[in-house]
Amino acid sequence: MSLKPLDSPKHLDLNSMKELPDSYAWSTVDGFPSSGSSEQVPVINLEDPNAIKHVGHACKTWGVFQLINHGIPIDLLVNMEASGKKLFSLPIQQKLKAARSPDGVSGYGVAPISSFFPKHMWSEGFTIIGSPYEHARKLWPRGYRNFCDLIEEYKKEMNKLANRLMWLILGSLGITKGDINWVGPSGELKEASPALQLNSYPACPDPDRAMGLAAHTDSTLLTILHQNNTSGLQVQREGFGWVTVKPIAGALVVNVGDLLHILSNGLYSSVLHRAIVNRTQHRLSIAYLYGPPSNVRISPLSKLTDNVHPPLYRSVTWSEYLGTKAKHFNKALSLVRLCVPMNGFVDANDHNSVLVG
Ligand SMILES: O=C(O)CCC(=O)C(=O)O
Ligand SMILES: [Fe+2]
Repeated sequence: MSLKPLDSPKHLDLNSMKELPDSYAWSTVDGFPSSGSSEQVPVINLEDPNAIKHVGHACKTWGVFQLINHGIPIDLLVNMEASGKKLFSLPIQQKLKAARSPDGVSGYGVAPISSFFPKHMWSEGFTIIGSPYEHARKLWPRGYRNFCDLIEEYKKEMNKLANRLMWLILGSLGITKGDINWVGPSGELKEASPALQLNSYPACPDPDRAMGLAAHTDSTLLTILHQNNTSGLQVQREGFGWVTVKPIAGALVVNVGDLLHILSNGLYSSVLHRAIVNRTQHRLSIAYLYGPPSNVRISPLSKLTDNVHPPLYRSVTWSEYLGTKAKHFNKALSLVRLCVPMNGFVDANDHNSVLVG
């Protein structure tokens, strides 16, 4: 069931607001006001010979890690950040020309999960699936080409990294190429049309009562996120509460999504995360959402199941899962679950305290 906002998003220009409107004031934000726990999300060096071990441990215990020496050119990250800034600093009327259509997913708009909450989020987003051309030319009728080229370059580099990370993660579970049926001719994992999500969180006059992006897990295999140097991303760690992912220059944040949770039969948990806002600084993040080809059925890998560890989830395609998520949000993972394991393991994604997953 979804909760419709009391009033539909009005596309207010958040950048110019001096006070927090009531429709943006969250009265019961779990853990607010708070600076987050002092725990640190693991930082992994991709060039470390023991990276596979560290990645496996981080996926098991946290479901998220920061990655350094990842091979993505720093210039590319800098240029993407600059382009994102340029996009969100356009006048609101210009951005609305590239608005997401009511039944579409690409384009400018509020966070798609907004409809599940009675209050608005202090953020705006731009979603790119496939080519950004159609929306970019509405934003910049004459200057869209550079943006489109940059996006293509970014997607290409991110795809290479996501593929490398997937094999590292699968390797840490003892999975090899023969165990996966969506492997291309040169050993690469085939992927569906990737999605890029640009998020902008303007400085907020009342940050302790506002929410940038409400708690959710990603419906991906994994997500690779670039954040600018303003903190705001928080992840939930069992026993520690909300932990801030402190920006490290040039590092990327990698998080386990629901499909990897299913594939690993729950060994690696998708991490619950959210974005908070602050009084003085604008924050920007760019999420690369990586998933399998849309027709591939994802289910617990047979190597990871036996009589004692039965498959916990039924098979789903990415598009089926997105459909379930769009209807049921935080309950989606439970809805594809087959059985409750005998050891009493509780699905890490049954977050009763949150409305979205
Ligand atoms: O802005 C962030 O750090 C989080 C963004 C995010 O979770 C998402 O786009 O799915
Ligand atoms: Fe996310």
